[in-house]
Amino acid sequence: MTAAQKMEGGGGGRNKVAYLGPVASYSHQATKSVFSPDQKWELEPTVTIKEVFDVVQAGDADYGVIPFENSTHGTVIFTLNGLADRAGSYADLAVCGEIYLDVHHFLLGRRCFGGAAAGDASLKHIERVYSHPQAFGQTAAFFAKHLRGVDTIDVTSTSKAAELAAADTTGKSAAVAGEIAAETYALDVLAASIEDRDDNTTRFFVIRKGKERQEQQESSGKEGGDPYGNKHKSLLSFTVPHRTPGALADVLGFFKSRSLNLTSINSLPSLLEPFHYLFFVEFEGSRFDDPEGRVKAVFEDVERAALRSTWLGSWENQRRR
Ligand SMILES: O=C(O)C(=O)Cc1ccccc1
Repeated sequence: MTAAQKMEGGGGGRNKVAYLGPVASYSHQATKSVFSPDQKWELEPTVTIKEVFDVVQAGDADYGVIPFENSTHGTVIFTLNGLADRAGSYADLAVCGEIYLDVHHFLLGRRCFGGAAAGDASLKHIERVYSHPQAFGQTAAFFAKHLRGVDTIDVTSTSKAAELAAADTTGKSAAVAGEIAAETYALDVLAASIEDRDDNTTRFFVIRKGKERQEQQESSGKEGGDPYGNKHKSLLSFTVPHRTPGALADVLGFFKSRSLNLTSINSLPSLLEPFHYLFFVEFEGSRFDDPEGRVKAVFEDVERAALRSTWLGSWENQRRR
């Protein structure tokens, strides 16, 4: 069984899953890999990542799929901002799953008539390229070599970028997007696999409403999960006293003393005061599967030392290596 089939529906009828659209985005591909659209799952595209949070919090979708981090370009700030929840709008949301997607970028547009043969298209006619900022960050070397001086325009998703490139009948616009978007938006592939690194991978989070509910996930057996036995991960956000030397080191020390391995650490401006930070720590362990009480204990440690701390979810580890 894949992680895919394990998300629970909310009873009879089709269950909705929100993702960053329009169709053929990487988020769409990641979502389809877990929630195959059929009688059970109805996939709902949103215009922004923030809207995925809004729709799930409002109860208009059972799950949401959001890109969290990329192995080449790092954390997706729009998602981190949603998880930071500074306005207290998403208090009920929890991360309940993760999806890894190999990401290969394509330059899509209209082939220049009289240009080179397919697979080695001339790019001389391209005046602007649309994409998601993450995709630009993952293809910087290609741009430096082949598209120097061309305008790059940030849009909400790579599939939106393909839609915009297709709408330009002059053929002077292109998009960085997935191969599937070429077919969906009837564009030519001007260059294939333009990512800076061929191990380019994006990790998506699955979010849902209901912090106290444990997702019915079984061990993935051979197919998924960490072969070293690190079956779960959890995410916590916190702020520490700004002027206390070692306050952050103290919090990180709690994880060390409970033998809980950290898997990611991020920070954002807290917006409480300038240069004051909100930290995100992700570690191996689950609040729902905690036979030795180490996860419970570390939450209590952090709660005592932090000004504010929020548990953001526990889910099954899908990393295979
Ligand atoms: O824009 C998309 O297609 C997304 O789903 C966001 C994204 C962008 C680049 C790499 C991975 C995910």
